[in-house]
Amino acid sequence: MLTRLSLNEERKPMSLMDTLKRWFGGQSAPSTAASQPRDTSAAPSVAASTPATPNASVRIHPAVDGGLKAGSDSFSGGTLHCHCASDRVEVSVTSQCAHNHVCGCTKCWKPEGALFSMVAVVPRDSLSVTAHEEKLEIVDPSATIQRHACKACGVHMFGRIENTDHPFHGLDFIHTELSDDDGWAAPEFAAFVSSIIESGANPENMDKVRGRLKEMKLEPYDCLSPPLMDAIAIHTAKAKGIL
Ligand SMILES: N[C@@H](CCC(=O)N[C@@H](CS)C(=O)NCC(=O)O)C(=O)O
Ligand SMILES: [Zn+2]
Repeated sequence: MLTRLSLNEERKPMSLMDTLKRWFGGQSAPSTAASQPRDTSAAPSVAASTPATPNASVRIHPAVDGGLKAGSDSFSGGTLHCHCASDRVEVSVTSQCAHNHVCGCTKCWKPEGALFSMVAVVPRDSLSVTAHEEKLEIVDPSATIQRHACKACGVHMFGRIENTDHPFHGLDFIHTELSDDDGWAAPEFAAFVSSIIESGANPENMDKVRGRLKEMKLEPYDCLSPPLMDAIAIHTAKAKGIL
């Protein structure tokens, strides 16, 4: 039987700081982007007429619908702008992002017509507002993630967690599509997929939506990805004195 003790003996749990160091300590996350070579040697033999992307008509988000664009290992940040025609809010980030993903929740900012938002994290101290900070307001001050949005165009420029006990305190949330810079890490998974129904998506189309996400190698989850869920659980277990 696999006991907690034997689990502890076999594999020392990684602390959240270890996890963050791994994310931001110069070791880049494995790339799941479209440019990754694919091993087709063991591909099952299927009829030639079976389309590889039967759900290609489902639109997820403009930044991924044309195929995932691989990030660059040497990329170290860029600038984000809101959608205003003038006096644009500018946010500067001096780090590559991690855990980029598409999110189906109702809270994250989505471009017009998109089913999903695209969200990544960066270390809080790598992010600063470099122009027109006066245009920012917090969308919902009672939310866990304080989303700083442009009052004029509504775009969310960054999200910040102020609760120092939260597992993700120290990380800011950004939408890399707001940047013209090339090299941001590509999305790796899809979070809160079922939540798109809360924004009005037809529940009958969920198989096609999940099918499309899988075709794009964006594994669909109804919460977060396993590494992030593990990081949250490790943080909680430590706070309770269990780990
Ligand atoms: N089903 C809910 C899920 C909302 C949710 O839990 N969103 C996640 C992913 S962004 C979160 O961490 N929210 C914290 C917050 O919005 O402050 C919705 O769609 O509104
Ligand atoms: Zn979200």
